[in-house]
Amino acid sequence: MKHEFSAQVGELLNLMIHSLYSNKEIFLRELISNASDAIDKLNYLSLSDEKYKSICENWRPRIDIKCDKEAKTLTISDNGIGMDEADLIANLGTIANSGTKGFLAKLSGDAKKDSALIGQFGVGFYSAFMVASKIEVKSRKAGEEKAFLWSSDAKSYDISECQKDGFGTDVILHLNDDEFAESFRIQNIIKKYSNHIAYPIFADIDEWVAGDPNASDEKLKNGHYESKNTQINKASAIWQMSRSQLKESDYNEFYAGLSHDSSAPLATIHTKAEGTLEFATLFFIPSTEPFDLFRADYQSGVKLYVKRVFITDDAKELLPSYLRFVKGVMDVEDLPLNVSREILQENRILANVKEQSIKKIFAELEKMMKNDRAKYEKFWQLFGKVLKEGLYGFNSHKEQILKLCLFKSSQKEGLISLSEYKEAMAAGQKDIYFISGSSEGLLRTSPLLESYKKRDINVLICDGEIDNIVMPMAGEFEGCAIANIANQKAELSEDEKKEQENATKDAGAIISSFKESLKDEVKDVKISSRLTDSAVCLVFDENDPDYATQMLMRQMGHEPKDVKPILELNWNHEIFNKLKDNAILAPSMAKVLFGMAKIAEGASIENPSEFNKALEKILSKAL
Ligand SMILES: Nc1ncnc2c1ncn2[C@@H]1O[C@H](COP(=O)(O)OP(=O)(O)OP(=O)(O)O)[C@@H](O)[C@H]1O
Repeated sequence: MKHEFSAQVGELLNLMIHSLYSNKEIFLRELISNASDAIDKLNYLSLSDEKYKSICENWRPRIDIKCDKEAKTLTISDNGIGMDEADLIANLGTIANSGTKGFLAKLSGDAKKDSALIGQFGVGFYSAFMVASKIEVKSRKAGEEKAFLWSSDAKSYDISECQKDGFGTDVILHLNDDEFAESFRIQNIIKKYSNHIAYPIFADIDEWVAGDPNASDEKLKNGHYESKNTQINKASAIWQMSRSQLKESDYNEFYAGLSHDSSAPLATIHTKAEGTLEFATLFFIPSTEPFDLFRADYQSGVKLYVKRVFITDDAKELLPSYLRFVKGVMDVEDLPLNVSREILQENRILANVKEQSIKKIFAELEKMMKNDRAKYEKFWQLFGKVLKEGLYGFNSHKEQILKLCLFKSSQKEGLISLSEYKEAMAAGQKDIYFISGSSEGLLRTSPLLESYKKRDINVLICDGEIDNIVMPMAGEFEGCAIANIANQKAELSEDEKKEQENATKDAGAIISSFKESLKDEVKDVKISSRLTDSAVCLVFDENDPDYATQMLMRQMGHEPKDVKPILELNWNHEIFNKLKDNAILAPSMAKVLFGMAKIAEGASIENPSEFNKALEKILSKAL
């Protein structure tokens, strides 16, 4: 029966066929990876489900590749789980692959750029249309009698019943040119991309048989090529091998197969633990941002194996969500094969492996920070925002995460860590100070920074969206409180206190007038000792959210209740010197200065016409 592809598949196929793409060979990696996944699925069922135990008696999982030069075909066969008619429609008629969805989302319309993306994403089964004009998929689902043939010329597809011995899938590619019907070429591609697929991959390889001078047959005498069915790949679970057996290229090839990301990872973390808790983990930190990093339905990057049997690639609880950029494999010895969701969440062994994995990843990142700062800063640009999510709420790894955080700061160029901040702290400084908001420019010119500049104290500039949420929760780092300068009470010397008391007395009438004029808008009006250049600034009570946090709360649908700022006045400023003799202007000046302070914070003026009237009054007086 004839079927139409979903619109997305049509779009993708069009691109596959018409874009000139130089790295076409990755189609084989994708098809072999699908074959391996299909065997993984059956392997798991054969060990955990009675029904499949008998079906899989004497089953030897394998993948076979056949090149036929004459017919110009390449066939990839597996004896995995197979597909029935409904599976074929669902899996090969629409887009199942999450990576492919991400790929489509990133398409720019520029053929050159878009075809480079194919290499980055992989894009699964459909990539075979880069090399084939027609594809046939013969499949029989394990445990079923009927087999089906799916066939397509990339425009639409047909499904019909067919004959097939044994369960599994044959993918038959009718090639555009001879290149991929060459067994030698295919052998090289398999070695390059699929050496560490855990199941054996067999292909007919032409082997040279040396001549035998005593043979009577001319061919045997001179030597000749003989086709031999040979296992091409290592078929070893790479994570179970020892590090000394592996080269960087082995790891990188395995990573490319696992993640569909062709660029080398930033870091590879391979651990084999023996003793009371036996497990092997192999983690990678990518050098590109996964497309779904900030989507709630992101794909877990870690596959769980039990005793080398694949269990799931859909367990987000294997690592904390703030490490969701990590890709890799976790293989645990002492777990039952039929691990349920509950076991995943509550099992002590798994919790232990998780804990050790987190420590290993942190240790690797710390090492990178110390030994290769440029690389670490690249990591930070890519994944710093995600890692910082770990500062939210209660988290026993907060201190460790804080150690790995980098910040902009008011005094230093580039990024600094909290340890570097602490080392350079001014004499007598006890706390670590930060200011947060949405614009770096506004933060750097904030009046709140003035007194810190005067005292030569560095302040962390936190302009990331997430900073407004997590920085107030950061708590402390190695004994130093991490304090928001917008909530900070100024620390005053005895002389400064005296000066402030005097100024407060002197300013009594103006302060009352300001309070009256702004009675609905501010919590208090005070004399400030933190300002040098600006006339006024806004601060918040210690427990009140600042402007940036209020804005964020609104975005998340929570209206902050009864939060009003405190207006602080720089009594030494020229404006106040003049205002003393012009007290009649004080109510208007209060409105104007309060509005200006809000603008400096990146907040908006709620009543612009009132602000403008007050400004007009002052301007006309000034002329
Ligand atoms: N050889 C096969 N045997 C059984 N099912 C297969 C086979 N090849 C493909 N499929 C099915 O078709 C689906 C789509 O394959 P595709 O390569 O497009 O994406 P994917 O493999 O799901 O994605 P990813 O590569 O990100 O895991 C697979 O999820 C699988 O269910």
